[in-house]
Amino acid sequence: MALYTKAAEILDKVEQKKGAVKTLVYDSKFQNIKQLFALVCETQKYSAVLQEIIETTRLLKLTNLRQHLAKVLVYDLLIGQGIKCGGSWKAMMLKHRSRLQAALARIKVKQKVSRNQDLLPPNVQRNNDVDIPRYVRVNTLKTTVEDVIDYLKRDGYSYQGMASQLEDLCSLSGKTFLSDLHLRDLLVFSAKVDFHDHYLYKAGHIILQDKASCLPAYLLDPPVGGHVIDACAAPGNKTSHLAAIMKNKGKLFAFDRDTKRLSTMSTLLLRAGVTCHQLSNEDFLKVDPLSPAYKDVKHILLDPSCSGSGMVCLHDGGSEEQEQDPERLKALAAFQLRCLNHALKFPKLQHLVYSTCSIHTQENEEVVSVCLEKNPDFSLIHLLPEWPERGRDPLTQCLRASTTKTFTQGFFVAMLERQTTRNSGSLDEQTPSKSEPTVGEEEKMVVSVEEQLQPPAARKRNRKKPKKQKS
Ligand SMILES: C[S@@+](CC[C@H](N)C(=O)[O-])C[C@H]1O[C@@H](n2cnc3c(N)ncnc32)[C@H](O)[C@@H]1O
Repeated sequence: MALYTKAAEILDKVEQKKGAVKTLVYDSKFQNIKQLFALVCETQKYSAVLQEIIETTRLLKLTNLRQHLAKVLVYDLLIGQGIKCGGSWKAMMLKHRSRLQAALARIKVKQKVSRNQDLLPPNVQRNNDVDIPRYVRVNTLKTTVEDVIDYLKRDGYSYQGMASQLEDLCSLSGKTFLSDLHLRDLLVFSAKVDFHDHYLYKAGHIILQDKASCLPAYLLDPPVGGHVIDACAAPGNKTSHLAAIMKNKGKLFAFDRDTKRLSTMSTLLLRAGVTCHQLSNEDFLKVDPLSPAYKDVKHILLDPSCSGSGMVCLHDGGSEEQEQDPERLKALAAFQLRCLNHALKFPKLQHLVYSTCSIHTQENEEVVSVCLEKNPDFSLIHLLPEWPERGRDPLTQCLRASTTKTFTQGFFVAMLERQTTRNSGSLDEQTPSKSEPTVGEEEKMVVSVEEQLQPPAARKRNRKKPKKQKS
């Protein structure tokens, strides 16, 4: 009962723009966060279909249910697990089941969807009928890829080797799985596989992380024993990935200003066997780059709060044209730019990865472009030449990811490198960065950046970019 009420409450708040799904779910204090998150996301995904069913059957009138509660119940009854809890609601929904099923069948016929197939929500572009595969990152702090593959084979899964092309990733069905073609520690399954109750997940041997979200740590690739900052770290999937790459050696400073998210993160890191980290409940913008504690930090991962517009479960189709509050976007871009400028002030910094799960140029290429203008000591590294989706012109050194081209969530990654050759002195003599603009200046820059994206100086700098390429 509580599950459905909570889910309906969250959908209502999302509609009223009171917060993002993830935050609202985390803040709900519901005991089974994953179950709640899945139900909210799925109901959102099928929202238009559910709405049509509710309207054509006049369910609200017949039952006195409120809109969002009706959607959640209809979702679980017709598309989800079947209503498992819910007492009197269950009885009521079962009373209307045949009417609801008939409405669903009519929509399917209208959409020409075969009875055996899942119903494609009309407002969701799903990779020309392909779901995003389920990605599983092997936590090499606790196990090896080979051991996980062996375990899964014994558990009835069938390993098909390494994918040879991207399309292989969405050709999986049942219990078949592949190794990813880009990331060695990543296994790929059909979208229908769920590992939340699997032993390997509960024991921290595998991390359920979308492929695109694995890119930042993989590309930053900090050395074993290095000093690294994860600036906006919670809930910590990228932190645990960084720790795995660093083999738990060195220092991993992780900041987040949200206490609750940080405490979730602490549990997740414990389960993942991460020990090289130091968690701080701190605003990254207030961390002193000149503090002796960070004097050896050469790598920073910056994955700041963003609009989340790339997360397909939160949006219908991920189209840039979809409605987005321009004031919110502007504020987010200004915040992201401040974080980026701040991060570049760490005196020994060599490499920084900036990422968002946003599809908006304003939070991605524009932030990076304006930052590079202000910080001429840094330039972009051309990432993964074989990656099919690039940053918007002219920032094609960066990566984008999407459901349609890379079969992942929508994502953006840029990697900045300090240009050592341009300065005569050693890194120790370099000043962190140019004078930082005020918040007001940044906001102005973000607003006007469309016109000045890729000014001549930046163009020149990009041509001179180091040849370093990740592969
Ligand atoms: C996109 S999430 C990070 C996800 C994380 N990197 C991961 O992979 O699990 C952004 C995080 O930034 C945190 N945040 C926002 N503003 C911050 C600030 N000024 N300083 C530190 N953390 C901040 C938010 O609380 C949120 O947890």
